[in-house]
Amino acid sequence: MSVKVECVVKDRCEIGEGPVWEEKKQSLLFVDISGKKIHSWNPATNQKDTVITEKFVGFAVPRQSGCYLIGEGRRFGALDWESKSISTIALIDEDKPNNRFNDGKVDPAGRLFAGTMAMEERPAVLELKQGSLFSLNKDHSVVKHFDQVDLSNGLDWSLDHKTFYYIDSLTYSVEAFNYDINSGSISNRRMVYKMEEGEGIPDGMCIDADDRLWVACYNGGRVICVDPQKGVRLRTVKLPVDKITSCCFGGKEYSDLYVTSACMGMSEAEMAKQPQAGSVFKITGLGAKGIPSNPFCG
Ligand SMILES: O=C(O)[C@H](O)[C@@H](O)[C@H](O)[C@H](O)CO
Ligand SMILES: [Zn+2]
Repeated sequence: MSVKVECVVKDRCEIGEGPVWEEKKQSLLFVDISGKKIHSWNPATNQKDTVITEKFVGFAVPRQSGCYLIGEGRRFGALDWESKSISTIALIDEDKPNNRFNDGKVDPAGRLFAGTMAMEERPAVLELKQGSLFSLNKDHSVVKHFDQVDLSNGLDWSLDHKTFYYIDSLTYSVEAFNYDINSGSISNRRMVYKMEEGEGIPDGMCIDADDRLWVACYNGGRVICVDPQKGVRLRTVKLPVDKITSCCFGGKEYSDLYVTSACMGMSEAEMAKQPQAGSVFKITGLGAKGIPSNPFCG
């Protein structure tokens, strides 16, 4: 089988992000951060349903109790899809009014991890060291794990739940921490992969069923597959647009890689050259598989 890249949701997302395969609905959930939208797209029917948010929305994930948990502006919010109403669960970064949530993901125990960053002037141009990494527990208590983050981004856990992988984009690297699944605490930060020439800025990422990381390369026009144990890149898959923001496995047996992209910050000339910028792509024939996403437990 050969690798095939298809544009499946031809949308001009400003910053398409945070794809999550929703098993129950057999749909792809993703956000447009600065477009202030949460989309749910069903590949079988090609129907897209959208919720509009008031502020920038960093992520949206399903909850065990039904509905969704979102990171909007500086709040964790509960979204009821039917009524499209959002209520506040917890506030973060209350001393940093210029901050907002960026990427978030649920750990294998059902806790939500998400990071913050300062508002960008232009893509990747922002006040540095303003972000932090937080988690939200079942009882809605918030833990701050560390601060001094430039641009909090991709995150995921190893299959044995003993390692947490994390990207602060402007370090141009993928880092790892020891992970204690019982307490949700992290320790022993170290670098596992340094981006190479042409790979751009590391953005969102996901783990596959072989414990490998698929990393979206912003301004790199590709996703790369990294072996985090060996610290090497195993594969590169090129896409027809430069601003690749995140990826997740979904579809039948989790063998399709869905990839989001952005068009914010592109000139008209660049847009004309990359008319699919901001779309969602599907990569098939990789021979790799993902794992189901975890719903938030609270
Ligand atoms: O998608 C994200 O995570 C950020 O919110 C974006 O603004 C860009 O990807 C970032 O500028 C690239 O580093
Ligand atoms: Zn991102």
